[in-house]
Amino acid sequence: MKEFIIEPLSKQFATQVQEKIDNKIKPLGALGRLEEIALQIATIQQTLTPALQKPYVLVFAGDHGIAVERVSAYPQEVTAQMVLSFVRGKAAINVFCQQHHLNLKVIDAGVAADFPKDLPIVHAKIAKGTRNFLYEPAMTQQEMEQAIQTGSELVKEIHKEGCNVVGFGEMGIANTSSASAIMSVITKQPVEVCVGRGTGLNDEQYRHKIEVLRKALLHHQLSSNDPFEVLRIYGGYEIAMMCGAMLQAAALRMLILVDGFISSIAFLIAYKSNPYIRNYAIFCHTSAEQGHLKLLEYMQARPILQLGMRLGEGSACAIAYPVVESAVRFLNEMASFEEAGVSNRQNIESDSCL
Ligand SMILES: Cc1cc2ncn([C@H]3O[C@H](COP(=O)(O)O)[C@@H](O)[C@H]3O)c2cc1C
Ligand SMILES: O=C(O)c1cccnc1
Repeated sequence: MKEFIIEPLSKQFATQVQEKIDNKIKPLGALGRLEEIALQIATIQQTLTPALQKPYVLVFAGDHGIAVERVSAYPQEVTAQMVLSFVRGKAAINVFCQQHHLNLKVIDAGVAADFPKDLPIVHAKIAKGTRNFLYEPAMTQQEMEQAIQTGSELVKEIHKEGCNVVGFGEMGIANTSSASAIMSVITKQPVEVCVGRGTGLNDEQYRHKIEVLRKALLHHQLSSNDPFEVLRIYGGYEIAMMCGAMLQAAALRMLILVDGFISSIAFLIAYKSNPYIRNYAIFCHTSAEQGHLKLLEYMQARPILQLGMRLGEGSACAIAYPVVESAVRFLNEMASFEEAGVSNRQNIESDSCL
């Protein structure tokens, strides 16, 4: 299994960045979360003048054996059809990436269809969909390791191109089932807390999804000790590849933008294997998918946006990107009190209070 070395961030350097933030012409702390984001990015990059370079959104696509159990409102073919839509530039993630000038790469991690060789995606298919985890492990150890390795190689490539910020999205019918099962085992929460309606199940379908997942959890009787074993049993190729890519991004001191429920599950596995990765991540939104809020709380994550979105594809990474950009901009471009000749004295009348 590939080892990733992720460095903790320097507290000493963070103090210097905080000083720079506090000297900007504004009341102390007045830029709220933007200040925390600026502090995080500057500390990751170890510079008082950080920059976001060649931003990418990576969308990992894969199919799931569990889809035959009717746990999604949509058929499996939609995964491949959406990959083609990404290539045509007409899906939600295309629109938002174009809006904010983000580079987009679509990766076939394990879609259950044959794509033409010249289709402009990354052809990294591990297999045509995972196995049905209601009866058997979703993937073999070798498949999982190959997915993690491929994700890592991909991030090394974009890093070589000069990228230092990367958003993680996915496409895979039934992958909220996979994510819910993983969450239940790792966070030790009852499955019904971790399961949502995904693409839009009705009440009866939703009850059925919970029942299928309950049976699958009973079948494997897994303890939560090894996050990669949980990934192997219940995961998807796109989730495993995303996890490897996230770990590599942190190892290269890149900024990680986490999307919704499924992206956060890939991150959870990475985090459980190496807690330092937490310092390199920004959580872009709280998905409306039930389970996501509890998962974020479990990782003590405070996302940027809350728009009632439940799409995936990396859509929230693209939408939150300008907020992240504003954080970097104020740190670089705002004047300090000294530069602007603004008084930095606060009216604290200590005499009269005492
Ligand atoms: C047209 C369409 C576009 C999507 N884009 C993302 N997803 C999202 O929905 C799927 C997960 O939900 P479930 O587990 O219920 O299948 C994933 O593919 C996810 O990325 C989509 C789903 C559909 C139908
Ligand atoms: O939050 C997500 O990532 C999500 C939610 C529902 C369906 N697909 C993805």
